[in-house]
Amino acid sequence: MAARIIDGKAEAARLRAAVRDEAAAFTTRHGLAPGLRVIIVGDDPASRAYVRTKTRMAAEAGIAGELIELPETSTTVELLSRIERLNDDPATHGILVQLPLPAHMDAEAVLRAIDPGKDVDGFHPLNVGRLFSAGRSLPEDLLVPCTPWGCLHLLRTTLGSDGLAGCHAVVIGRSNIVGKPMAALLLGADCTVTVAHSRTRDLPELCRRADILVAAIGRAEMVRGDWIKPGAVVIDVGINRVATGDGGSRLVGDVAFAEAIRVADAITPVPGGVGPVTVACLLRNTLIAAQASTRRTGSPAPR
Ligand SMILES: Nc1nc(=O)c2c([nH]1)NC[C@@H]1CN(c3ccc(C(=O)N[C@@H](CCC(=O)O)C(=O)O)cc3)C=[N+]21
Repeated sequence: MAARIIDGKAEAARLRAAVRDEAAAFTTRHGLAPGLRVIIVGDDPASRAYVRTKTRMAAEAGIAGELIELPETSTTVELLSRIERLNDDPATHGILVQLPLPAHMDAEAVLRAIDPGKDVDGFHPLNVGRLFSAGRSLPEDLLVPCTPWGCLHLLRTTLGSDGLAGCHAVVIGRSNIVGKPMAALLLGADCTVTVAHSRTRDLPELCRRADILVAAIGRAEMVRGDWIKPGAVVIDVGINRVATGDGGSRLVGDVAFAEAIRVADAITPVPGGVGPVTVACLLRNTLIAAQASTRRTGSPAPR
C-alpha cells in the first residue's frame, strides 16, 4: 500500500490560525502587535523572494513583520549595530538574520549578538544550550529552531504524541540548523537517536534500521527507496531545485519520493511538507518571544 502523505501545508495553516488567534489577543491586551524583523544581506533573488513570503505570512497572522534589506557590501560591524538597535526596540520581539550571510561576514558573531529572548531562529548559544540541556519537556519560553521543531510537530501529528517513544530515529545531516537540534528534540521525545553524516559507513544499511528517518543532507533524491525500512516514517527536509527536460526547474527533496512512497508508512512531500511548517514555527516563535517579553518587563506598551 502506498504511504500516507503528510500534509505540511494543512498543518502549517492550522498552526498559523492558532498563532493568529493568540497574536490578536496579545495585540488587544498590549496595544502593540508581536513584531518580527527579518534581515537579509545581499541580493540573491531566491533568498529575497523567500523572506518576502515570511513577512507576508506574518502579516496574515497579525504579526507586524518588517523586512530589512542590506547591501551585499555591508560589514559585520554595520550589521551588528543594526541588531543592537533592534535588541533595544520594544516593538521588535523577534529578529531573524537570513542565512547564509556573505562569506566576508562573521556569522557566529552576528548570531551571538541577537538578544536570546528575540532569537526566533533559536541559533544563539544560550538557546542552543537550553535546548540541549532540556529534559523531556521543553521550557515554555524556549525558542527552538524552526525546521526541527516543525519536523517534530509533523512526527507527533503522524504517530501520536506518545508514538515516538522507543523508536530508532536516524537523522542524516549534522548542521546546527537542522541535524543537531533535531537530534536533541528526538531524544527529548524518547527516541533512540543516531546522527549520520557524509563520513558515516554504510549509510543505506543504517537507514534501513530507522523507524523514523529525517533527511537533511541537501542532495537531491539521495535517499533511495531501498534505504527505507518498510513502515518507517520519512521526514524530508531537503529543498533542491533541479532542472527539468523542458528547460524549466522543479523542487525535489533529499528523498526519492516516488520510490519511498512504496515502502514507507508516511512521508512528507517537497514542496508542501516541512517548508511551510518551518515558516509557521517562525511566527509561533515570534509570539512566544512577545509573550515572554511582557512577563520579563510588564506591558511592552502600556495604554
Ligand atoms: N536564519 C534563517 N532561518 C531559516 O529558517 C532559513 C534561513 N535562514 N535560510 C534559508 C532556509 C530555508 N528555509 C525555508 C523555509 C521554508 C521553505 C518553504 O516554505 N518552502 C516551500 C516551497 C517554496 C517554493 O516553492 O520555492 C515548500 O517546501 O513547500 C523553504 C525554505 C528557511 N531557512
